[in-house]
Formats: sequence, C-alpha cells, structure tokens
Amino acid sequence: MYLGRFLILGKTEEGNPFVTYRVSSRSFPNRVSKEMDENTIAIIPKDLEEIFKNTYITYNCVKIVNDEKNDMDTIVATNGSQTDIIADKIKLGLPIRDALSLSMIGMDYEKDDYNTPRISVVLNKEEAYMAYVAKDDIRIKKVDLEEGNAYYLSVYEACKITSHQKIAVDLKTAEEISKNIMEHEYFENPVTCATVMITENGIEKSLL
Ligand SMILES: NC(=O)c1ncn([C@@H]2O[C@H](COP(=O)(O)O)[C@@H](O)[C@H]2O)c1NC=O
Repeated sequence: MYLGRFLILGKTEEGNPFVTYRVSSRSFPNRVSKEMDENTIAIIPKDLEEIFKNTYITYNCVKIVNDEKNDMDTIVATNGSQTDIIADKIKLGLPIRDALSLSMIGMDYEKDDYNTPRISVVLNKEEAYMAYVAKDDIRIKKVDLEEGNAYYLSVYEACKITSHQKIAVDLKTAEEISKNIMEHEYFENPVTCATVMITENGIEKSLL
C-alpha cells in the first residue's frame, strides 16, 4: 500500500520513546536523510537541481530542542518545513499544543496536485503529540504512549490519529527500528528514514 510519507511514534518495551520518519516517494525517490548538526536532520535530493522543481521535497524533518534548565530534549519530526516553525515556538516557551496549533494552521496543507497533508509529531520524556492538517480536516492530539506499541500517521490512506492505527514494537534500538521500517514489505516506495529515540544515556539516532 502506498502511504506516502509517514511518522511512527511509540515506546520500546524498555520504555524508550521514539519517533521514526519515513520518506516514501513515487515522484522524487532520489533523496537522502542527512544529519546537518547535532539537533537537525534534513531530507535532501541527491541532485540539488530538484530543489527548484518542487518546494515540498527539501526540508528539515527533525529538530531537537534542548531545554538545559529542565534537562529535557524535545523532538519535533514532520514531513515539511513546519519542523522549524514548531521547534522555534517550543524554544520560545510555548506549550507544545499551542506551538503545533499555530504552526499547522499557519502553514496549512501543501498546495500541490494532491493537496498533500502536513503531518507532525512532538515528543519528550514527559509527553507526546501528533498532528495533521489536510484540505478538509485538522487535528492536534496529545497521545499516551504505551510500552511496546506505536501509532502511525501518514499523508495518504492513514492520515488519522486513532488507536486503530497502532502497531506492536518488539525492537530495541533506533537502528533496528529504522532498518525494519525501511525494509518492511507492506510500506511501498521506500526512499530514506530517520529514527530518534530518547534513552537514559541521551538521544540515539539512526539514519538510513
Ligand atoms: N515531504 C516530502 O518528502 C514530500 N515528497 C513529495 N511530496 C509532495 O507529494 C507529492 C506527491 O509525491 P509522491 O508521488 O512521491 O507521493 C509531490 O508532488 C510533492 O508535492 C512531499 N510532501 C509531503 O509529504
């Protein structure tokens, strides 16, 4: 099934929260995820001229906001340039719900041939939120993560936040999760993916 881009948000059986962003693409498959700095992961076309063919295919898909005062990292993961807007608002001190609401309604769905929705996730050791904005729908939802389970949210076919979109997770590391999601036969047109996990020893990342 072609879900397009999707996010997976969950907790390992050991209780480590994580998010995975997977790029699936029919139109622009020649892209990679790249760590730009310690707190930023970007999706970039291999041929940089493609950047000018479509404004929606190049963006930071992950930003980590460090709150040193409260010793907390907050991870923002999305399918577009809303990543930076959401992260900036969280950095300014807005509650996550407000940062997501303002950014998602401000950026809106993509004005492409498919009216592609924007999907976003925000996660730290205390709370987790999922959000989407489509042409005829918008939702921001705080979700309770359970050990050994994850929610998924995609641009096509599964653009919903519901307990029906839940999968079991029996993998331990960010690397195992990225590998499984890239190689999963059910998810068509794999291009690249990035997993970011919060562990007792800090942030663990895996880019494929
Ligand atoms: N975020 C992305 O990586 C991304 N890749 C493609 N799109 C948009 O979705 C349209 C359909 O792309 P595709 O045929 O690869 O599913 C593209 O024309 C583009 O407007 C994207 N925008 C949203 O998902």
